[in-house]
Amino acid sequence: MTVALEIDGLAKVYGTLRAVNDFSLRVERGTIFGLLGPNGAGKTTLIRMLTTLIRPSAGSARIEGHSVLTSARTVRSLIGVVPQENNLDRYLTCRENLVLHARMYGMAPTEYNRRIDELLELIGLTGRQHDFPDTFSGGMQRRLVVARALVHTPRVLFLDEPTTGLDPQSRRAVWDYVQSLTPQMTIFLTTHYMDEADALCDRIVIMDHGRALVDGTAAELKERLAHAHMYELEFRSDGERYEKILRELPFVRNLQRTGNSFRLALEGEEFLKPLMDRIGGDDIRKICLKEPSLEDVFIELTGREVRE
Ligand SMILES: Nc1ncnc2c1ncn2[C@@H]1O[C@H](COP(=O)(O)OP(=O)(O)OP(=O)(O)O)[C@@H](O)[C@H]1O
Repeated sequence: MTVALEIDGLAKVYGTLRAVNDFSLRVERGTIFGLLGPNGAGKTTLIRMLTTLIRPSAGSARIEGHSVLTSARTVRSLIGVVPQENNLDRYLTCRENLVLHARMYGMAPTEYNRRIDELLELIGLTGRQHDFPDTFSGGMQRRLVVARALVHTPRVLFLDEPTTGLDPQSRRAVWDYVQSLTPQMTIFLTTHYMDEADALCDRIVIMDHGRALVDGTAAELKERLAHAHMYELEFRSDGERYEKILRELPFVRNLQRTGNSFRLALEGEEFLKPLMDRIGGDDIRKICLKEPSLEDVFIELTGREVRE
């Protein structure tokens, strides 16, 4: 495997908190890698260390063979970063935002003008290039932030929650675009959307409390739960009452509720009868066996309590 990213025992400590704790990883060149984890798991801290914004407390990381500790300048020239927030300069036009970025990377106008024309075409903003970002929709701003990270043709692109807050059409447009960047580029992305990780990523790590919990393709992670007996259960009414009943049953796990519908795992097939005996059949609209989803794996590993 040709490695784009090598991380060895990376850690970041804030006081007594280990935000990232002994994290090691190899990411193959030309692939899309996805990092998942609940709020506060340490994803942004890890990205900040890899993009040379903060110094690790321990461990090492190399990007395309260059150390983030001793060759930070080289690393910065090799990477593109799309942060969580759309941090565009609102006093510059769409094109000027891209030009400013090109100049910061020391590119000459002969080099960057053509590149910017290509990128504007690719993200469908050629006709709006002289407008200010404040007049753009969220999806257009997001596309511009991604294009800006690509002006200097990075080898590795970091995307921190690239589609948060976008409508389904814009999300899919970003997915198509990200996919079109490989295999020339390696993509490292974080997301809270399981369908996004499932659709886009060649490989996924789920992290929590600063550590990697599992590592594999979406199919491999789901296979971990293949033994689990997942069911979808829908009641005609009284979702709240049934939630209480289901939570008290010792053989029910990973309960997720949406209105009167539930997803749950049973500890074994033999518990289906006791389940039906307890809830009775009158109010049930639907019950069916479910293939485990990536979200089920995520909840199984990281628990269901809401994080700060
Ligand atoms: N500068 C800092 N000083 C102190 N603690 C910090 C600092 N930055 C992050 N933390 C803590 O480190 C932990 C990891 O935070 P981080 O932002 O990396 O999580 P995350 O996985 O990116 O979360 P989210 O999904 O909400 O973006 C959290 O407990 C956070 O409060």
